[in-house]
Amino acid sequence: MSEIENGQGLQARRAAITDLGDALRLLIEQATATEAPTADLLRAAALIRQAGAPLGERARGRFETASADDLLGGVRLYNPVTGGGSAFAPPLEIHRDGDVAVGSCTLGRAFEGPPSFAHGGVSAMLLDQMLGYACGMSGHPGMTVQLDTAYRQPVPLYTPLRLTARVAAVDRRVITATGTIATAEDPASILVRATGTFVALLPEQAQRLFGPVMGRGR
Ligand SMILES: CCCCCCCCCC(=O)SCCNC(=O)CCNC(=O)[C@H](O)C(C)(C)COP(=O)(O)OP(=O)(O)OC[C@H]1O[C@@H](n2cnc3c(N)ncnc32)[C@H](O)[C@@H]1OP(=O)(O)O
Repeated sequence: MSEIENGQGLQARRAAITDLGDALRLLIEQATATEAPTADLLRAAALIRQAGAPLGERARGRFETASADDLLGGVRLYNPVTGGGSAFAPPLEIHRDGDVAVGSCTLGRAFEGPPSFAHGGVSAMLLDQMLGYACGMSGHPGMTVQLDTAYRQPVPLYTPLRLTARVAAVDRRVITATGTIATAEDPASILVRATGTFVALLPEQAQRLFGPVMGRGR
């Protein structure tokens, strides 16, 4: 019997994945902000390679989903924006408030573009996720075909952020969604705005793109 065939095992694995994610995010912050002596950098690199070795002993292939994920239930622990297990994710937390998706996160040094501010690509990544979530939440899931971002003011690092997204229009397969980034302290001052166009997949497109992952088209 696999380690997670009962619900308790699954919860324990998800908690462990998030714990590992927290440790990795701390490591990335420390490694990005460090001014430690060069010898300490080399020592840390050797220790980190050693620590990571057991993780590589059993690894998924490209079309294998994580055993702790639930794709249809929307659990994606390694999503690079929201996943608690992703070293790369801030992670962004999103919840529903009526017909608006509301997100929160704080960006550390690893997301820096202009000194002390977030990289523009990171803002676009956060907004793509927010808009995609709003589409799914409204019952119109789709893939991004266009994302337009307007950078009005730089997004500060180490500052709690508030993001919003909502669906503005649905025209057959084409969904338009809009979103914003502001600081939590001053949510009325919009730093970045985005408009995204999403397209609902036709069944044959879903099969072509995701059949191998869903185990129906290898
Ligand atoms: C709760 C879950 C939260 C999940 C959040 C996830 C957020 C992240 C989302 C992503 O990042 S998705 C990854 C990035 N996106 C992609 O990789 C998509 C790549 N694009 C494709 O694979 C194809 O474009 C796609 C399969 C989606 C659609 O192919 P089609 O050949 O069906 O598109 P087509 O060009 O025929 O356009 C279909 C409709 O969209 C319209 N369209 C396409 N591009 C457009 C555009 N740029 N602006 C406006 N409309 C557009 C097009 O006019 C047409 O409208 P009509 O049906 O009314 O005729």
